[in-house]
Amino acid sequence: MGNAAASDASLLKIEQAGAVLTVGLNRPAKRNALNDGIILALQDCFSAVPDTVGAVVIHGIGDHFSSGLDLSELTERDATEGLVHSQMWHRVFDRIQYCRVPVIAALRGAVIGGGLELACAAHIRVAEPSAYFALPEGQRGIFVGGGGSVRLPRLIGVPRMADMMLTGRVYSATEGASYGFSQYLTEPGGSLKKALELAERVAANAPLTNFAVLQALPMIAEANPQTGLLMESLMATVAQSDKEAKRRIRAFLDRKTAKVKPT
Ligand SMILES: COc1cc(/C=C/C(=O)SCCNC(=O)CCNC(=O)[C@H](O)C(C)(C)COP(=O)(O)OP(=O)(O)OC[C@H]2O[C@@H](n3cnc4c(N)ncnc43)[C@H](O)[C@@H]2OP(=O)(O)O)ccc1O
Repeated sequence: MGNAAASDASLLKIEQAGAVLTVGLNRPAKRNALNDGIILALQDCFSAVPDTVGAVVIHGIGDHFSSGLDLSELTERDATEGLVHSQMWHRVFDRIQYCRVPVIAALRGAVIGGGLELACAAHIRVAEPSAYFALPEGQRGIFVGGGGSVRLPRLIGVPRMADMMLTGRVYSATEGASYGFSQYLTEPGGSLKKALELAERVAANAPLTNFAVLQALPMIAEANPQTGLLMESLMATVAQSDKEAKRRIRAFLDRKTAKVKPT
């Protein structure tokens, strides 16, 4: 990495509409390849999500989400610099995963290597048919460095992850959805619209509900069952004691809020 690495705010297009913050990777001429400038801009962005934001949508400007690590930055890097660099990516993607509010990735075109690792840090993934997923690290003689070996097997399983890493094969949007990587597969061109709709919906949740899902659920799911059940009871007790929960439940009982309906 070296000392010269600096955030480049121009590589992100950040807009807030209501409670939804939209973060566009803005390097389309390089297929949104992730250089230090864009990674550090993501760090700045996710370190200072305004209090008025209830959900974040991340997407790629142009035809692709991201072509992964900017390979031109790798040619001169030695092992020590590589370690520092990988840990920098870990910190930045952790900021996304542990963001106070839900982060939704809208995926189109290439979602490759580090781009796929970035998408893994989001809480919900929405793909359109043009999206394709690959880990060509093996072909480039490298190994994933952005937390992919931790996050992706938890989504698609170790055997499929090993297949992706060994063969470098391109997985289609349909495969991504059926293997549990993306939760939504939209019509062509529809990923950003759908992600924004979902963002508005989740931003309207009680903040404590989103906190519980983002912070507690992953720990509960990984804990041993006894610990998990205790954590669940504690979280449930805290949430239902909150005045916001009381207000929402009263609104339903008074028929002032919508019923649960299929969409
Ligand atoms: C080791 O420690 C790490 C590692 C990591 C993460 C690692 C990775 O992400 S490995 C994966 C790297 N990515 C790739 O191998 C994909 C390479 N790109 C392509 O295959 C194609 O560009 C495409 C994405 C399929 C798009 O094709 P097309 O639309 O035809 O566009 P092109 O003409 O090929 O490209 C246009 C333009 O963009 C440049 N570019 C594209 N991808 C990259 C890239 N990944 N890095 C740098 N530049 C890229 C391409 O060269 C063209 O540039 P021109 O100047 O010629 O116009 C993480 C952390 C660690 O510590």
